[in-house]
Amino acid sequence: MSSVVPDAEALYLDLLAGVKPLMRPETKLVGITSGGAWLVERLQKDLGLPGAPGIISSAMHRDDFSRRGLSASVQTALPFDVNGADVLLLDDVLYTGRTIRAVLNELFDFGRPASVRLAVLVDRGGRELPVAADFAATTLTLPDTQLLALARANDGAFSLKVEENK
Ligand SMILES: O=P(O)(O)OC[C@H]1O[C@H](OP(=O)(O)OP(=O)(O)O)[C@H](O)[C@@H]1O
Ligand SMILES: O=c1cc[nH]c(=O)[nH]1
Repeated sequence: MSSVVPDAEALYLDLLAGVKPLMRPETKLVGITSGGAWLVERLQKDLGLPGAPGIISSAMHRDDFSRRGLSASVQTALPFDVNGADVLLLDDVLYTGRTIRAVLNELFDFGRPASVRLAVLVDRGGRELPVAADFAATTLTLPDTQLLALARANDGAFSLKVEENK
């Protein structure tokens, strides 16, 4: 594995810069629970966007639903009309792509967006589905036995930790 865990705050600044070229005038930010929801909360403010960002959960459409069940992160809240919207999805980690597949199903339950893009903090490879990010603040390789987890401190600062994948 990469022995150095990336500095999440530095990656966040790269993400902030990287999403700007993806934005159209009316683009709606939507964060994937839970790490993407933290990111999007801060991006919405730092990009000077009005109102609240969208939050979306993969829970209702997961292909491992029977194992994971519903969690506290089940709520999806999209404070805009999805029909015709340009949507920019945000997540902390992109791995197999299964969360993104489930989130797209969830999004399309609400309407037919004009476009959907994806930006992530970390692309760790390991894709099992044909999913790609339009922007990743970094890419790295981790063994399947490890997980990269985003944490948010009380002061809002982000950090990344490597955990065992049980
Ligand atoms: O590409 P994938 O293999 O689907 O993995 C990536 C997803 O896994 C993590 O979420 P998780 O479902 O663990 O929920 P959490 O963010 O609430 O921990 C992460 O935040 C991504 O959403
Ligand atoms: O490394 C990983 C893989 C999937 N989900 C995570 O949150 N981290």
